[in-house]
Amino acid sequence: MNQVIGLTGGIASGKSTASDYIKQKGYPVLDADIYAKKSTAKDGPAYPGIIEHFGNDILQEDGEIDRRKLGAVIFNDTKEREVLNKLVHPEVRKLMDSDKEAALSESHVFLDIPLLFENGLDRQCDITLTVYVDQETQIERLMARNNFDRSEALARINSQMPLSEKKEKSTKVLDNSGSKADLFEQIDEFISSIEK
Ligand SMILES: CC(C)(COP(=O)(O)OP(=O)(O)OC[C@H]1O[C@@H](n2cnc3c(N)ncnc32)[C@H](O)[C@@H]1O)[C@@H](O)C(=O)NCCC(=O)NCCS
Ligand SMILES: Nc1ncnc2c1ncn2[C@@H]1O[C@H](COP(=O)(O)OP(=O)(O)OP(=O)(O)O)[C@@H](O)[C@H]1O
Repeated sequence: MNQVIGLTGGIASGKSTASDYIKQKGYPVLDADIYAKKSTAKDGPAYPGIIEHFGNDILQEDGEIDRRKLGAVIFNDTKEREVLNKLVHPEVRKLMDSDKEAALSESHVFLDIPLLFENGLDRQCDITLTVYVDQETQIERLMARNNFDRSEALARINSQMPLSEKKEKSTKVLDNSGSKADLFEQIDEFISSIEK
């Protein structure tokens, strides 16, 4: 039997920390953020449409997209975010679907998708797993990791479905408000439950 497990959470809630650990345990993990980076790179399929809409101002000197500049536009403007999503998400889906087919010979495949519930992709998963963190810890970790001020962190958090709602919708929740060791312990328990 193979099972598709959708791993999600809020920005900086700890999805990559969880998925790195799951990878170390030997499971295949497909990461939507990586496919999004491939799609938006200079030689990627979404790149021409992005430049056409957002203009050359969002480019670095080497022609690659300046992610901080594009982020500043789309996380502060819902309409602009929707434009970017329409350009990037179909490309992410294509890349992910083809790798998913290849990985389906494995007993379990994890899909790390930040916008799993927002985009209704939970319907393609047998189990959904949300990495939850309380909002104050989320803000602090996001500010520290990205060198953001509080308002930049809040703009990004508010561009996603509230984490409390993702928690409600999810089959299983990993609480990452404590230490990384705590998180890894919960993952070990989850893995034992799916291996039964
Ligand atoms: C706007 C961009 C250039 C900012 O790049 P940056 O390096 O700062 O962030 P990164 O790509 O590492 O994403 C960090 C996190 O931001 C959140 N996020 C990214 N894009 C979005 C979005 N469109 N809506 C809501 N949250 C988002 C996710 O939680 C993601 O894990 C980049 O995030 C992007 O191209 N986004 C559009 C594609 C997308 O939706 N990716 C998310 C999963 S498919
Ligand atoms: N339990 C923890 N204790 C302390 N710091 C943590 C913990 N879990 C994660 N972090 C740190 O918080 C930050 C966010 O974690 P991570 O990058 O795993 O989140 P993410 O959900 O993948 O983020 P994004 O949505 O931006 O891709 C990182 O700097 C990470 O090292």
